[in-house]
Order: sequence, then C-alpha cells, then structure tokens
Amino acid sequence: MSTFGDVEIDAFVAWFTTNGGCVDTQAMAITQIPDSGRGAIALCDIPIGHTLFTLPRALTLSTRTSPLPVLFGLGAWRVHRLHRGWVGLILCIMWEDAWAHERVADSDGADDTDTDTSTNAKWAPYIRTLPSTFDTPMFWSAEELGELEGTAVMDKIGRDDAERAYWENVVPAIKTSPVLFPPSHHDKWYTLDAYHCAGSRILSRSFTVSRWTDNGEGEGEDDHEGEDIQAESGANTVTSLGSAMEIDNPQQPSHEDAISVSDSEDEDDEGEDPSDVAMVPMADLLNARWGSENAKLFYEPLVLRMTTTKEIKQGEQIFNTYGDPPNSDLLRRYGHVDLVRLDAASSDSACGKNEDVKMSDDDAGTEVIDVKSTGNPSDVVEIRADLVVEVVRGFRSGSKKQDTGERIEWWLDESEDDTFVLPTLIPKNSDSLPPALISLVRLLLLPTPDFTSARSKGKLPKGKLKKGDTKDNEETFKVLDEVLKRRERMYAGGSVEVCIFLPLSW
Ligand SMILES: C[S@@+](CC[C@H](N)C(=O)[O-])C[C@H]1O[C@@H](n2cnc3c(N)ncnc32)[C@H](O)[C@@H]1O
Repeated sequence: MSTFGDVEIDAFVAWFTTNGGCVDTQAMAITQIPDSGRGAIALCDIPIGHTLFTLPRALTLSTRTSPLPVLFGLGAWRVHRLHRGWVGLILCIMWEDAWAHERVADSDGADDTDTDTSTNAKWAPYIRTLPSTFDTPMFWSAEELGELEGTAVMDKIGRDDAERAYWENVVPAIKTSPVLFPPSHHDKWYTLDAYHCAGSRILSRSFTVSRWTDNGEGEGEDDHEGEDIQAESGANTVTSLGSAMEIDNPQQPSHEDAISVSDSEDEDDEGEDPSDVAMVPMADLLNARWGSENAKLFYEPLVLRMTTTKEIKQGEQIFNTYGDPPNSDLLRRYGHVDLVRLDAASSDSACGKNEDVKMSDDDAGTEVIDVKSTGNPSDVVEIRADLVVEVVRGFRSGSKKQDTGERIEWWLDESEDDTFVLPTLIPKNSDSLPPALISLVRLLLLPTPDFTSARSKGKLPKGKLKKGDTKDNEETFKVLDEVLKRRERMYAGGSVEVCIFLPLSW
C-alpha cells in the first residue's frame, strides 16, 4: 500500500494485513493531509459501494478484546471500578502503549514483530501510529480556556472527573500487579499525562458499535445518531461517535469471561455499555469534514467493512463521518473546527458548501478567513432555562414573583426542557425560536389566575405567539430579546450572529 514513505504506517499496514485485515491498495493510500494529520486519499476513481478495507472484529481494541481485564482478574477489575465508563479502556491503551514501546527497548532498538504479536503487545504497530499530543481544550491553559467562555465546550471538558478516576481507580490498580505494570513503567507510561493522552485517543478515534445479535441486528442502535441500517442484509453502519461490538475471537478462550467485565447493568449515565467502545485500526485514519462523508464503516458477523457511500474521484480525500457535529463538539473531541462556506441566501435547507475555505493574506501577511461567510452549519446556540427565568424575574411585578418556583417546577414536570437549542443557520420557512422556549416565557409571564387555570387543566401555554399585535406578544418579545442579548454577552470571544425570524404564527 502506498504510504508515501511513512515508516510507522508501513509497519502498521504490514501488521494489519498479517492479522486478517484486507486493504484495496489500488484504490486508497494513507498520506499527510495539510492541517489534518494523516488521512486517506483515492488513488483512482472509486465507484459507490466499493470496499476499501475490512478487518476482523478481533483487531478492534476494547475491554472485550484486550487480554488485560482477564490477566488482571475480572473480580479485581470490578473492585477497582475499571468496568465503569472509559477508565478500563484507558488503562488497556496505556498498558498496550507501555509494552509496545518497552518491548522495542528490550530488543536493543530492533522492532521485533514476533514479540509484538505475543500476548501483551498485540496492538503495538497500531498503537505506535496513534498521536501522543493533542490540541483539544483538555490540554489548554486557564487563559486559553477563557477564550471559550460562554460556549458549550466549557461545561463538557470534564477534566476534574477524569482526574478523579485516575487517582481513585487507575493508580491503586497498577500498584497491585508488578508483573503487568512493572514499577519501572509507572513514571513513564502511567502518568496523569499518559492517562489524558489515552482518554483523548478514545475521544477522538473510538467507534461505538451496537452489540451483534444472531438476527443480524445491533442492540441499542437507536442510541446513536448517524447509524443507519443498510439495505444489504446483516450490515449495520458504525460511526466514530461511538463504541465496539461483541467480538468473536475463538483464539482467546478467556474472551467469554471478558464479556462479563461489563454488562448492561454497568451502562454509564448515557445508557452506553462501556465495553461497546472500541478503537478500530485503519478506520480511525480517516478524517472528517462537514457534509463530506463518502465512506462508512459497516459491521458484519465476521468483519468490519469500510465501504464508499459516494463516488470518489482520484486524488480526493476519503472522509468518514463524525455525524457532522457542531464546532463546539468537534473542538472538544477532535481538536479542530469545520469552516465551510455558508450560503445564507439560499437557506432552504442546511446550506453549507463543503468545498475548502480559501484563506487570504492580510496586510501583515497573516492568513485570515472571512468568519462571516464561513462556519459550521451544524452550529447551535444553547440557552439555559435559568437564564430565561432570571430575565423574566426582572420583568415581573412583585405579586407574580412569589409563584415563579411553582411555575418552574410544573414546567420541568411537564416538559423537562432545561436547555433550548437555537440553530445558527435557520432554514427558510421554519420557526427560528424553539417552541419550548416561547412556551416557557409565556408560562412565566402568565397572570396568576391564568397560571392557576392552565395548571388545573394540565395545559402549558402553546409554543407560538398569539396572532396579532397583542400586549402578551409584546411582553414575550421583550423577554426573548433580552434573553438573546444576555446570551450574546456571555461569549468571551465576541458575539455570534443569530438571524431571528418571527415565528409563522406572528
Ligand atoms: C479519527 S482521527 C483521523 C486521523 C488523523 N488525522 C491522524 O493523523 O491519525 C481524527 C483526528 O484527525 C484530525 N482531523 C480529522 N478531520 C479533520 C479536519 N477536517 N480538519 C483538521 N483536522 C482533522 C483531528 O486531529 C482529529 O482529532
């Protein structure tokens, strides 16, 4: 396979094919892509439905396939709570990393492929291709993070939770087994930095795949956006937003035990089975760009198959989807943002144009981009319900203020919306403000007798404005206007242009 002299990738491809993977080396190559690290390109025109590569399930790396949980002892694994969340897979990756590099050192610098395929360094050539530094906000200084104030990234970085799991679960676990985790490895391969690095590898590269069942359907496939079942029987798609599947690995008799490392009762808060999360070699070398997906990973009983979903011309990049998330998620998970041309004039539907954004030079010769005409069409503005409540409190007269608590309680019982999401690109002929937001504002503004009556009927105010120029509408608009202004002021990095259309009923 052409890798343009990338020796790490050459070793990886050799390992991949020796271990049952197949790549169409006439059709694709791995190369450096400007500003995106490595990526895959088409070596010839490739038709739709073409298999680019396949890999056996046993080549994916998860807590189901790694020998570590069994070697450590499944009971002890649970005692150290390594079966919850990502912490177990993080430890498996740190352990693979340690042995992938220490074994090379043991063999006087000569890479020993036989050793790599022995029990505890099976994924070594793959692990050596993975990044060990990241630009994601997890690694930003406090000052740099200040630039993200007001965005949805801030509440989702989760550094404190991650570090708690490291100190409470990982550190005590590695101290219990000097054979698996030699003390000489601790300061090099099991540091807090190494822990964050392994976590970031999972965040930016792991796949979520529904558990395989005999009838050819994945369990929980509705849990993940972007997973569509293909017409072809027995083929389900996998996205890089998620997890791994049941691994059939007859060479590892202990595997059945490993499955019990994590069962459905160990699902995390979002209902995901942590052992569904897996690293998928080769598939994770594909980059992504908004609206540009042209290949998808499908899972079949024995293999995972990367298949083209569009025609790809020679020289074009092969993109796998990350589900086209907003830039806040892209930055947090992958460390990059998507800037595509926004054609607001023809916004009948999502209106991004996915050609590359050209940069121009300013007077000082620095590359600049026109942020007004480029962006990510999936971007959103999140408005928390408590901001709405705060604004309404400022508007309401003293007598009405007393029952605000009751109104909020009723709202949460009935609608459960505590955050409202505004698209930054609004399709033509659609209401721009979320109906739930309008409903909440109207509820908070209702005169007390109307509130009492609405509650007795169990009917929240409608999520649209009344027809005509009523006082009710005027007040609702004042509140919405103030909410949007305050939300805008929360952004440290400047304002966001949100184009608000009046709801159709206005
Ligand atoms: C699944 S990996 C893809 C392979 C990766 N480029 C590599 O060199 O190993 C995802 C990472 O690739 C990079 N990436 C993917 N798509 C990108 C894009 N459109 N722009 C910039 N970086 C991108 C980001 O660093 C992201 O975390």
